[in-house]
Amino acid sequence: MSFRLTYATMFNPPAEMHVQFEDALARLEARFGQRHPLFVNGADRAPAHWSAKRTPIDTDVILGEFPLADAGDVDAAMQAAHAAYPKWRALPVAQRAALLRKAGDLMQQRVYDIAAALTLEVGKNRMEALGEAQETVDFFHHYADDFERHAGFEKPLPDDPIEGMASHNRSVMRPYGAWVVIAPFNFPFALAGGPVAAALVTGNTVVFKSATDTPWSGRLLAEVLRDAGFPAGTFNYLSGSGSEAGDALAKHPLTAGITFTGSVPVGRNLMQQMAGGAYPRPCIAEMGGKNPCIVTEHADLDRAAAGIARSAFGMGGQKCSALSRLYVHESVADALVGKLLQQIDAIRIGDARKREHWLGPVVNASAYANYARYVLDLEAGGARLLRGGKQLRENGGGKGYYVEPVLAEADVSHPLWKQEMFLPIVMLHRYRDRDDAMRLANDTDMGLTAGFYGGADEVPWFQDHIEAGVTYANRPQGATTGAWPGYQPFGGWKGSGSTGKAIASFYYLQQYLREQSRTVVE
Ligand SMILES: NC(=O)c1ccc[n+]([C@@H]2O[C@H](COP(=O)([O-])OP(=O)(O)OC[C@H]3O[C@@H](n4cnc5c(N)ncnc54)[C@H](O)[C@@H]3O)[C@@H](O)[C@H]2O)c1
Ligand SMILES: N[C@@H](CCC=O)C(=O)O
Repeated sequence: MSFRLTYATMFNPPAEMHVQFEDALARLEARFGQRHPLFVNGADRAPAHWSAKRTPIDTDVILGEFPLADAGDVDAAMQAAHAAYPKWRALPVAQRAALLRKAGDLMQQRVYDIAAALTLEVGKNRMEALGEAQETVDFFHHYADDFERHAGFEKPLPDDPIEGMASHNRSVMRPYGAWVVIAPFNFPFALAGGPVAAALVTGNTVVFKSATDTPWSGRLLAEVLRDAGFPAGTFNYLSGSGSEAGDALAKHPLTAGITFTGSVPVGRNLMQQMAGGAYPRPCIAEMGGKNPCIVTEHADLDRAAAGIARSAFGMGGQKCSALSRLYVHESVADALVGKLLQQIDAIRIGDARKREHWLGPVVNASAYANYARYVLDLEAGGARLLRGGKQLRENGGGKGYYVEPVLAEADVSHPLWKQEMFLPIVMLHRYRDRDDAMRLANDTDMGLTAGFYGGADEVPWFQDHIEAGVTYANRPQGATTGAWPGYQPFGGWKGSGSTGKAIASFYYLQQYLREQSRTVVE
């Protein structure tokens, strides 16, 4: 079987991938310092303000200058998307799907350059970066196929039972208009590309805003769509702050709907804004996680240790799916901790451009400062740090934001059990009673992903009781991370998601459409 890159297969890539990635890094490094404008109404647009973006790998290195869009740029992009909407929605489904596939193919050709940009701007290792770029290619193809397979979700309905008259009925799903996509820093290409593809194939036009830490991949997405031949105005790219550009997008009168991916407070605020105004507008909000894993006395501890380390510390814990709460049966806790410490000690931390480094930096100065604060909070709350706790920049560990992975045993009353830290920190509790472990695992306002290691006969208990949208049992590739379009639909329960429908699921695309019932009497 030939190699297919997913988050579940990325641990053993063919050598060729490394060569290609390193060539792409060299190509991007040759472009350091360039300006990368906005893309509005089919053309580049210079903003009033630019910002120099440094890499978290080495903060002496400036990647380039990127726009800080303001309310004027937001208005230009919204007007362009609104103007392009009638023609775009009128295109036959097959034409829109064909353009999506063309964009997916172009992205596939550029997958190494996109991945290199992701490594440079986020600080993720090469396989995480390649995975994200490939995942986005798959989103474009997946949504094109899905929309076509369902024939745009049109459904003929029975004629009304009226004698002497033919009254024909039909249900038709129609787009909303100019759709806004707001992406987070941690998967800036996939969580932009996925919703953009969904909005476009269903006939909406798009204004997309990247996070200020990750503008380069957003610009590369715009270049893919431009080169694929999307008509002017159907896709517009902005980069700018949440408080200015993001807020202006949410308040703009032409905003017909939003897909937001990011933190709980920002997402909830956006949902409220979208529910207010002249009338409620749809808001798909994919938000944070505080993801648990339960390990019972029947678990395969080698599998568990591998999956836990990958999900707690991969990408520095900066995944919504990252594992942050670990509940282990007391009879196997010492053995599991021993294996976990071995996993942690084997992690190589450093310059994410280098093949040997599995763990790169955290994304910025504020995440770096949060790490120090959480370590102090853990210690102040009586937690026992079994490993980690040091910031490495201060300790001769390079000019990036490098930190050690933390495994901390803490009393269940510690406040950090309830707070998303978004850092490589996992907290551990030893339990005696399985149902007690489940109660603790569910004792959170979030419900994104959850993991389990135990006997096969215990798996249904876990699946039936856990309050999470994405579950994994006995998976060494990742206890709570690593969903892939077409394999694992990805969406959160409770405070982790606003819709109960997962990304790339059977129910996803309908959310970008509103139903029109059509009755015609002959
Ligand atoms: N559920 C998921 O699928 C998923 C996936 C990835 C990340 N996340 C979550 O995202 C968070 C990390 O990403 P982040 O730090 O970039 O999140 P964030 O909430 O700080 O920012 C996300 C996006 O919202 C924008 N924004 C900020 N304030 C805004 C406002 N007032 N109005 C409009 N837009 C605004 C930001 O500029 C950014 O583009 C974590 O909580 C993580 O769990 C969730
Ligand atoms: N889809 C990714 C997480 C994305 C959120 O940050 C995973 O499943 O690990």
